[in-house]
Parts: sequence; C-alpha cells; structure tokens
Amino acid sequence: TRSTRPQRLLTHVKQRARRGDAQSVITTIDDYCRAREWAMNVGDEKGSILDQVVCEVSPDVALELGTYCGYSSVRIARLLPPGARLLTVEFNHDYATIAREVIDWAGLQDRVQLLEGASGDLIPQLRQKHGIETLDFIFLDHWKDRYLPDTRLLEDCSLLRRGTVLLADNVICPGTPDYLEYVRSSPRYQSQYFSSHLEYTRAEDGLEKSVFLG
Ligand SMILES: O=C(NCCO)c1cc(-c2ccc(F)cc2)cc(O)c1O
Ligand SMILES: [Mg+2]
Repeated sequence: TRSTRPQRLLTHVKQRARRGDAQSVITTIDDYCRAREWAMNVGDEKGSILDQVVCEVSPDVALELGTYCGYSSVRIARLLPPGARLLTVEFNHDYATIAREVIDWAGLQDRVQLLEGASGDLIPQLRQKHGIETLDFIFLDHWKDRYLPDTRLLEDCSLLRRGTVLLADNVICPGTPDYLEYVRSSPRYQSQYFSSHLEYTRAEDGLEKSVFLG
C-alpha cells in the first residue's frame, strides 16, 4: 500500500539531513514541505517566532501538546540548556513512530521524551509519573478543540506557576476561538498575538503567547 505523508517526510530526512545535525533536519523538512508536499509542521516563519520565545523563556521543563512528525520538538529541544527537557504528547501512533525517528536523527533523543496517548489522560499523570512539579513553557499544537480544555486541566493540576509561558499555534488557521477568548479575557493571563502565516503558505495565521500570572 502507498506510504503515508509522515513516512515520506522521514525518508527524505534520512536521505538529505546530516545525522545529529538538528538544523539540517529542520531545513530539510521545510524544503520538502515547501517544494514537494505540504505538511502541518509549524514551519520556518512561525518556527522562528517559536525559537525566539523558547530562547527568552529558556525553560528547564517544557511541554509540547501535538508532536506530529517531531519538527517542533526538534526546534524546541535544540535550544534547551543542558539538563533541560521537553515532554511531547502525541495521540496518533503512526505520527509518534515517525516523530521518534526524526528526533533520534536530529540527535536530541536525550532531551526529548515522547508520551503516546491522549493529552487529557497524560496531563494529570505528569506530576506522579514524570516527576514534574510545574512547567516553564507549553507549546500547544494539537487538536484545536483541545487547547482550552487542556489549559483548564493544566491549571487544575497546578502545573502552571507565575510566569509559565503558553505559546499556541494556529490561533487563526484552523483557529482556536474559544481558547483565544479565554486567555485574552482571563485576568490570570497576559496575552500577546504574533501575526504570521500558515506554514508554507500565504494564508494568515499566528501564534498567541500567554503568560500565566498565578
Ligand atoms: O490539526 C493540526 N494539528 C493537530 C494534528 O494532530 C493542524 C492543522 C493545520 C491545518 C490543516 C489543514 C488546513 F487546511 C490548514 C491548517 C495546521 C496546523 O499547524 C496544525 O497543527
Ligand atoms: Mg500547528
């Protein structure tokens, strides 16, 4: 049977990117998705905004919701200080399988822990099972109708602290209206919109950065 888009993306990474070179993995994926077939990676334009926020926060413990093929896991993990770690959650088994290989190819497997399962089930396990006290940075890039319920869950599990930064992808396209309304109107968050474009296209999209005020 025909290969899947994630499989074809991984094949291209293994043929074109240098093993252990995270930047070459990022560049290879962006070139492939722009030239050959679109894929829902955060991409280079929004990716450089992600880089900027990660460098600013310099998190010891980062959480990503929605791994897909591991592109943003590589973007985030390559910027983490030694000893810092990224936990990334993926519900789709096929995506998770590809992502593990992409993260390994980039040489970042020691900084990234991929958890396979539903965010709603895994978030309440972060403290007991994964020794997390509070999170410094969260990148939301999973099912768009899960951004708000999972943010409420993170609050209820006391996983946010004063200054925790949430960065959400796709707040325009496909859009996360209930999440945007919440973080922009809640007195517990200070939010800022970064205008950009949907990965590899001219369509409008953007990232919302929200700081938890405690
Ligand atoms: O669903 C998404 N992510 C979770 C997957 O498990 C997602 C979708 C799109 C997108 C798709 C189809 C279209 F026409 C426009 C946008 C883009 C993204 O960046 C995304 O993260
Ligand atoms: Mg996205």
